[in-house]
Amino acid sequence: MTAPQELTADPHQDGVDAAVTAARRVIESLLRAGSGSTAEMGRIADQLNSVADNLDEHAPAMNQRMVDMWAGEGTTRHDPVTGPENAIAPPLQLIGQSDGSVRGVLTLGLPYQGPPGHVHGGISALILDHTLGVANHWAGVSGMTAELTLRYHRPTPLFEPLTITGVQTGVDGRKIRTSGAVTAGGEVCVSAEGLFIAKHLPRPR
Ligand SMILES: CCCCCCCC/C=C\CCCCCCCC(=O)SCCNC(=O)CCNC(=O)[C@H](O)C(C)(C)COP(=O)(O)OP(=O)(O)OC[C@H]1O[C@@H](n2cnc3c(N)ncnc32)[C@H](O)[C@@H]1OP(=O)(O)O
Repeated sequence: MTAPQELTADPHQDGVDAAVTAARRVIESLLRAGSGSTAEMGRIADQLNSVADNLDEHAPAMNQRMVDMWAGEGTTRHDPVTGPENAIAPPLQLIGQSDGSVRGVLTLGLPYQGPPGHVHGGISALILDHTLGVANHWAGVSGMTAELTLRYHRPTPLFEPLTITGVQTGVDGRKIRTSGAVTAGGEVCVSAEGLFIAKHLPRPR
């Protein structure tokens, strides 16, 4: 039996990961502030633009960045679900379990809101698509999403721990079937069934 394993890049306390953590806080704070805020938004916009100018000025060329981010440890650092270098990632940390499934727990805040106080359905779809992809990796046969069927059973709450699970259920030639769920307080909020096709795009080099 395989021991549980972390399937997500560990966030560092410094470097770009620390800046990304700060950026996530900015996104959340802007939503919290809204148009009724007494903060000087014009000045805040100038400050944020100067931060972005500084980052762009020091960034490698895009083609070089595309090579780096798909090489070595880079692979799991930039995706929009688990990536510690991606400010739009919640981020979710996934653990491969001994029973072959993958599992993670996260709490979503205002940036991921759809209906009032609840998670946007497209965000649940994003998280489940990625989790099913990681479940395939953990199971040893992975591919690209061909179909993703979601069932939204009940509204998914913001501000509460959500358990995200995924497991590969079958492989038939190049067709891979995978299922998963988002649960809150032990109740299934969203369930997913995915068909993946064993195919991998070449990594930029
Ligand atoms: C500390 C670190 C530790 C490390 C751990 C790392 C873990 C993490 C690692 C990695 C995690 C990554 C997680 C990613 C998750 C996200 C995944 C995505 O978002 S993928 C992007 C979205 N999907 C696309 O863009 C696909 C676009 N579509 C295509 O490219 C093609 O249509 C494709 C590949 C789906 C199929 O095309 P064809 O040409 O390769 O194959 P054909 O010949 O058409 O089909 C093969 C068989 O599949 C069936 N098929 C194909 N599509 C189907 C469909 N939609 N429905 C039903 N059957 C379908 C066909 O009927 C055929 O079946 P018959 O062999 O004849 O029986």
